[in-house]
Amino acid sequence: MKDIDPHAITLPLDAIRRSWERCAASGLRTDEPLPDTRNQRTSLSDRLEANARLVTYAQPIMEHLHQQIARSSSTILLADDSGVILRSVGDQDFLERAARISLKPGHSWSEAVMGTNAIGTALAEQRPVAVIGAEHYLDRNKFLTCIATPIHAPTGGVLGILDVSSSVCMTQVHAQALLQTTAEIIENRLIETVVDAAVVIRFHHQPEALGSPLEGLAVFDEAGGLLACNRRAERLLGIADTQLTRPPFWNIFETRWNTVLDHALQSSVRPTKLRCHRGREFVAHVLVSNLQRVRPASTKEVRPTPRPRAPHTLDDLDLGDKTVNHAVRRARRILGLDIPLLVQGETGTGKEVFAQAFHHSGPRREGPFVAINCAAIPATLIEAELFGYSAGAYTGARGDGARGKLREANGGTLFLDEIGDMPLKLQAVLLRVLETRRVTPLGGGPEEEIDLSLVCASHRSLKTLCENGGFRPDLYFRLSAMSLSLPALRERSDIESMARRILQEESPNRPVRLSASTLDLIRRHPWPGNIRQLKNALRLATAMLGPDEDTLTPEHLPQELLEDPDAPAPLPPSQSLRAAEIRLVEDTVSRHNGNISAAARELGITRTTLYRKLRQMSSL
Ligand SMILES: Nc1ncnc2c1ncn2[C@@H]1O[C@H](COP(=O)(O)OP(=O)(O)OP(=O)(O)O)[C@@H](O)[C@H]1O
Repeated sequence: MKDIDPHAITLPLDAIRRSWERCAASGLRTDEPLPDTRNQRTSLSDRLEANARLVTYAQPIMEHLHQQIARSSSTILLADDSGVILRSVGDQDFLERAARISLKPGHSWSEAVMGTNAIGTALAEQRPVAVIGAEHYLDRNKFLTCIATPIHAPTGGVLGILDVSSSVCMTQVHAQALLQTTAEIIENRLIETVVDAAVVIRFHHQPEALGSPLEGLAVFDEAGGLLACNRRAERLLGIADTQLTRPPFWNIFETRWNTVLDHALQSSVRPTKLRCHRGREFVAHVLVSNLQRVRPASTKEVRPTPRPRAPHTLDDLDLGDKTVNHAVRRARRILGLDIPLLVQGETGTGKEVFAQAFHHSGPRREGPFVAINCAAIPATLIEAELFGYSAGAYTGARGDGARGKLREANGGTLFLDEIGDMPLKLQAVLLRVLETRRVTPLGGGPEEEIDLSLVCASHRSLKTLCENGGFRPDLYFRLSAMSLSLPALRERSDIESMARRILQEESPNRPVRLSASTLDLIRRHPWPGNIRQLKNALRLATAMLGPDEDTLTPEHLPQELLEDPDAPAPLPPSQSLRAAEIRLVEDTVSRHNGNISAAARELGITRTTLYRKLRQMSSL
């Protein structure tokens, strides 16, 4: 952003005038003293908890925005729906100056407290605003230039405010566009992760807009009911007020729901075409985010839901690597016994695939396989997800209650992914369930006996977490009776067989070969995203093959594999690898302009993992 003369900027002056009138009417003086700040820390922690999802998704994106603005006298602020600042990201010198006027977490910047200001006025007006210098109502704030924009909740209404404040002038048009895009990225993240989301559809009439902030985003439940969509989707589809009308998929699109599902289950990376009833045609990426939930919408079209094309039994996983072979043999010994299985390993090493294979190899294979990712669900919701709740058990609960994953998995296998992220309080409850094998839904209701096989996974060492107080030792001992560690892909001796297996699974009707130099590159790459990243790279490479080609050569591979062909192989998990990973993550996120979904897709890791990596990197 370049400094320019603020007088040259067109401002929503009517909004400023209305705001001053509101302040004057409420009796606020322009020389009002700073409000009393006692007790604000405790109320901040309550507010952070109440807005956990918003804060979790906004924080890394705010950091990225700050890097883009890259100036020494600004701060990015996130406020809740009453104007209380939840988070700030900025430069130390400006943060200190801002703190002197209470422009910091825990303090309210509603109009009633701070007079006309970007956060409070954006809330009052429910739209983006800029408040520059003397337009601030309070004298002490007149050195500030602030722009703010509302962040909308997936279900409608304003969830919070994103603000850029600076002590110097900003190019309004540029900064506002950047801020607006950032708010939309946060809104999209919140939409993608709404409770009950089973199918996520991104669409645009131009394929190149997919993965960019311009795309329409719509999220459906397993039966095709619309749960939420972004404002761009409403505009592209030409429908308004989707939050009120919630039209089902078939009222919006001509394309059949089951056709879309089938396509997604067969190839979630290949875009498909969608035609809406108004005649417009779109290119779409359809992602089935919760396989367990997806069922065909109409009984006429019923077909067995295709299973993910991962290996099905433990034997299928053994491709010749010694560590994997050892893990498979140990897991086989506890099939059908009342002993939980703990699978540890870096992201993308196949922990969930291992859990599925364990399930399909054991006596409960005809029962359900139910997965829950403890890192992807806000701490406050995990308990309800696991235990279910009776009707009206808590605010926001669905009217008819929910069975909860523990009871859904009865007779089958429950897979608790990222168990290290489970809140301590809930760990105690889980331990009790494991001991009594009984579940009571939140809000009361009859206690139910459960019979299931439990598999837990974590990319973090639970032992270290125990030592640091983040995990209960008694639960750890209970879960780790059978603990396995899956090797990183770079450490596996069967990487070649793995690549061939993936190619065969990805392209069953068209044999694809690997040239010697391609294999060499694959063996030498560090694969921070492990099997997931290899799979994505091979998918992309296969898509690059010409119609007459059947052999993957280096030129088909993604750029990142070609970048360091002389690196010694295999790389040790050392500082250099860490540095390479950080560089790769930063470059990819920045190449995608902060679009976390697109960056995660390219890196071959989940969004949750990418956020985790960004958080870790920001604390280095
Ligand atoms: N043995 C295998 N053969 C073929 N594909 C595999 C195998 N193991 C894993 N994959 C593929 O690699 C990807 C990542 O696997 P999975 O989700 O099981 O990893 P994870 O360790 O649970 O990852 P995260 O820690 O990020 O949750 C998936 O697309 C999966 O299908």
